[in-house]
Amino acid sequence: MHGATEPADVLSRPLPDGLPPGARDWFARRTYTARTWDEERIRELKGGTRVSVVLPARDESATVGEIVSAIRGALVSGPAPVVDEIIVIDSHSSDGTARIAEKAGALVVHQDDVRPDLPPGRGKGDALWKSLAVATGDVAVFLDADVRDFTPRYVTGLLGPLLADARIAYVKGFYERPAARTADGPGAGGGRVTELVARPLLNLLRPELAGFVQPLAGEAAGRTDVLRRVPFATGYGVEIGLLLDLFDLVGLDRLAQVDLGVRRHRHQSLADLGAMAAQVHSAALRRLADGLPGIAPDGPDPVRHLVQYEHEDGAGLRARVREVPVAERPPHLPAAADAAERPVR
Ligand SMILES: O=c1ccn([C@@H]2O[C@H](COP(=O)(O)OP(=O)(O)O)[C@@H](O)[C@H]2O)c(=O)[nH]1
Ligand SMILES: O=C(O)[C@@H](COP(=O)(O)O)O[C@H]1O[C@H](CO)[C@@H](O)[C@H](O)[C@H]1O
Repeated sequence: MHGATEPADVLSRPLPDGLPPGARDWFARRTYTARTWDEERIRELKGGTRVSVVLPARDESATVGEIVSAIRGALVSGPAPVVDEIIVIDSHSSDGTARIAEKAGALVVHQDDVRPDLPPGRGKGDALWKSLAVATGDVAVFLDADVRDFTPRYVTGLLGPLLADARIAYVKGFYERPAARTADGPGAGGGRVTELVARPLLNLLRPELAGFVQPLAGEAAGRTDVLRRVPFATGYGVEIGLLLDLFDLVGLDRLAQVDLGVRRHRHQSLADLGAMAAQVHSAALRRLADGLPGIAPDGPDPVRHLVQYEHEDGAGLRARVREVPVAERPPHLPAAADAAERPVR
């Protein structure tokens, strides 16, 4: 049994030689497993820390109710709750997500009802940014609402490193990601944008972050006073944007990752992931290749155009242009006075 902040042996064999500088030591020092912290241990570590669980949800009626109920049943009920509030940001759903989440016991807030003084936003990142204007916790746990066979261990696993080590500011989950119908076999195939876009980009342009097993994981937890000091890409670029900005703000040693086991979720089409990939590229390149033509924002709601092609049965080749929003929300708070802590790079 590992100690509260002792790294876990999650690899089936030692790390390979030749990992980018810093990534190897970081992996060994800051990789944990959810098994280290059961609910009882989390309750002991929690003390007076308030915990907000946040689920951005767009048309998740099939799964959101079960997820909220599972969290409430295991981590909210009882004399010493682990979770103090469950917030579902209804992200323009049209399938009854809000009603189902509310019935399951979540506080449901519509994305456009938060900061109505600002131009309306769209996308997952906008929903997460707005959650920080609603959440009252010292720690926010971000969870996707499309996960099948959800377990409350995702929450306790993400909280473990944060509650066990005050130095840790942000924790990302990782897991096996078996995708439906893939030739790669069990435990593989999921995370197409991760494997084809995010991981190559990080290894090329920010190799210190090569130790993150799932850099785009939607399951993550962070201290809200830190999360409020970085911008949020409003679409699917939010995860890679947060990882890069938090790395710059607090440094690698204050980031961690935790093995959550296995994750199954609804898979989008390849064309939809093409738009997602465009947003991941936009958020990453704005941070890593500033000044690249076409990357800097232009106007309050910048959009890029993605031309995609498909063969229509019997009708030949069809081209379509998809609008890809690449807007960002600014930090809720100015950079902390302790910004001097930022690592010299
Ligand atoms: O505009 C959006 C797009 C996505 N989501 C939510 O963000 C999470 C991850 O999105 P999705 O499942 O589409 O991404 P994937 O897991 O396929 O990468 C899910 O809970 C979605 O409901 C959202 O709140 N608003
Ligand atoms: O990891 C990925 O490649 C994408 C798509 O996953 P799949 O190919 O559908 O398993 O999913 C992640 O990326 C999104 C963008 O960062 C996140 O918002 C999702 O939470 C995450 O599941």
